[in-house]
Amino acid sequence: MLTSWTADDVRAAERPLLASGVPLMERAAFALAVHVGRELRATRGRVGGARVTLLVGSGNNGGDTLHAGALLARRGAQVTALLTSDRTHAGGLDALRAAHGRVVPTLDDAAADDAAQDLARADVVLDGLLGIGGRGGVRGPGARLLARLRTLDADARPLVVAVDVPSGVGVDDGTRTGEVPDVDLTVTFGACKPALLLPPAADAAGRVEVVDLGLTLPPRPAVARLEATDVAALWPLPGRDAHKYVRGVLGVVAGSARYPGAAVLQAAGAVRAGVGMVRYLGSAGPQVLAAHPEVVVGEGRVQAWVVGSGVAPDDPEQRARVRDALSHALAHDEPAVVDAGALEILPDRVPPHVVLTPHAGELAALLVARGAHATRAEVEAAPLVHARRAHDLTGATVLLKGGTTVVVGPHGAAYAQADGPSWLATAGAGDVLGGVLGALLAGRSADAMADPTLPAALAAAAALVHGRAAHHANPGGPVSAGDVADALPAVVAGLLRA
Ligand SMILES: NC(=O)C1=CN([C@@H]2O[C@H](COP(=O)(O)OP(=O)(O)OC[C@H]3O[C@@H](n4cnc5c(N)ncnc54)[C@H](O)[C@@H]3O)[C@@H](O)[C@H]2O)[C@@H](O)CC1
Ligand SMILES: [K+]
Repeated sequence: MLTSWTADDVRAAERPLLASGVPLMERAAFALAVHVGRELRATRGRVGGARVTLLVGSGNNGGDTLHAGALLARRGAQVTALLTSDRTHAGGLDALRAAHGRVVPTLDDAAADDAAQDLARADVVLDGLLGIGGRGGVRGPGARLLARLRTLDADARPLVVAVDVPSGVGVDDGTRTGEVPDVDLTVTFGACKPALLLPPAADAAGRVEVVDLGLTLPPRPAVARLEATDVAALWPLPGRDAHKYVRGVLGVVAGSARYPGAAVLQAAGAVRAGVGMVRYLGSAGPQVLAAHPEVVVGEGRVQAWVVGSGVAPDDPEQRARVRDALSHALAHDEPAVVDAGALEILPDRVPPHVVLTPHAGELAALLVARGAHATRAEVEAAPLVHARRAHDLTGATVLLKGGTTVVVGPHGAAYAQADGPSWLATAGAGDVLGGVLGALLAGRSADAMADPTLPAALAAAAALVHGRAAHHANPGGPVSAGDVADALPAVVAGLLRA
C-alpha cells in the first residue's frame, strides 16, 4: 500500500527531530542531489559539466534546492539559481555560493526573459518554488518562470525535478492552482503527500521517490493507494466447507427494458469476481439468464445489494424495486452499492456500508440535490474535496469514478486508485465495477457491518481489480466492458498469488 500524510502531519513529525538537532534539510538535500545525479548519469553519462537550473522560492523548499545545487556544483555541475523572492534561505544561498554556483535574482519580467534562456539550455531544472508551505498558486516571479518553462519547445525541454511536490499543487487535497510544472520526477521528503496520489495534481508529479527522514507519522495515512499485494487480505476466500450462501449472495437490481445490458454486465462483474450467487430482480431476467445461467431470477435472501445501474427514470416498477432493496438493506444491515439512477432516490442519511458509485456529473447532482453548490468541472478539479463533502452530507462511503478513482469513507479513510488504462472509459465499465464491488460486499457482509471503514477498502480493491482486468483484457488497446468482466477470474487469481 502506498500511504501519504498531510503537510501538518509531516511538520508535526519533523518538529521533535529538528528540536533535537537532526539536520533534516541537509539529509533531504543530499538525497535530492543523489536522485538528480542519477538522472543526469542516465541521460548524459555524467554529472560533471551538466547544466542545472534551480527555481528558488522564499522558504525551506528553496533551501533544500540550494543545498542540493551546492552538492551538484561540487560534483562539477554548472549550477544557476534563479531567485524569485527578495527573501531566500540564507544557509542554502551561502552553501551554493561557497560551491561556486551562479546566483541570479529574477524578480521582474526582463530578468524572467533572460532566465528563460537558462531554462532552455538546462539539462535539468529543479522546482524549489513551493513545498508544503505553499498557499494557493505560485505568485509573482516564480509563476513567470514556470510559464516560460511550459512554453519551451519540446526539444528544448529539460528534465524537470520537483522538490518535495510540484509547486502550485494543493498538498493535502490534490488540487492545482495557476502554473504547475509538469515534472518528470518528484523527490518527496519524509513521507509521500496526498497531492502525489490524488487527481488532478498527481498527473503533474511524474515518478515519485520518497526520501526516508526517519519521521514517526500518525498510524492512519491521509490518503492511501492499494497495491497488488494488498488485495489478497481483503478478498473473500472460500473456506473448505464453503457453500454458495456462506460465500455471499448478491441481489442485483439493475437494467430496464431500455437498458437490459446494464443488468447483464453487472451480473457478469459479480459472477466473474467469484460471488457465491447472484439473485436478479427486474425486467431483464431473460437477457441476464441467457448470458449467465448461474444467476437466479427472483426474490430471496441476500447478503448485499447493488442497485441502480441502467434503471430508466421512466420505469416506475424497477425504481420501486430499487427503493424496496434499499429499505431492506437499511433495515436488515445489508451492505449496498448505489449506482446511477438509484443515487437520486437515496435517503437523506445512510450508514457507511452503503457505497455510492457516482461519476463526477452524478456526484455534482447529488451535492446540488442536498443544497451544496457543485458543478461537474468543480468535482473534477477537486475530487477528494467533493467526495468527502458527499460522505459528510450522506454518511455513505463514496467511490468517485474517474481516470483515478477516489474513495472516501468514515474516520478519514481515503484512497486514490489509478489502476486502469484510459481505454476503460467505455460504456458499461461502471456496471462491471458495481458487480465486482457487490461481490466483495456480499462475501464480507458481516465484516463490513462490524468495521465501518472496510467498505472503503473493499471499494478501492474493486477499483484496483477492475483496472487491472482492463489492462489484462487487451494490453495497450481498446476493451469492452464485457472483455473486462471476462478478464476478472485470471486477474483475481494472479492477485491472490501476489
Ligand atoms: N520543516 C523541515 O525541517 C524540513 C522542511 N523541508 C522542506 O521545507 C519545505 C517547507 O518549507 P516552508 O515551510 O518554508 O514552506 P515553503 O518553502 O513551501 O514555502 C513557504 C514560503 O513561500 C511563500 N509562499 C507561500 N505561498 C506562496 C505562493 N502561492 N506564491 C509565492 N510564495 C508563496 C511563503 O511566504 C513562505 O515564505 C518542505 O516542502 C521541504 O521542501 C525539508 O528540508 C525537510 C525538513
Ligand atoms: K517544489
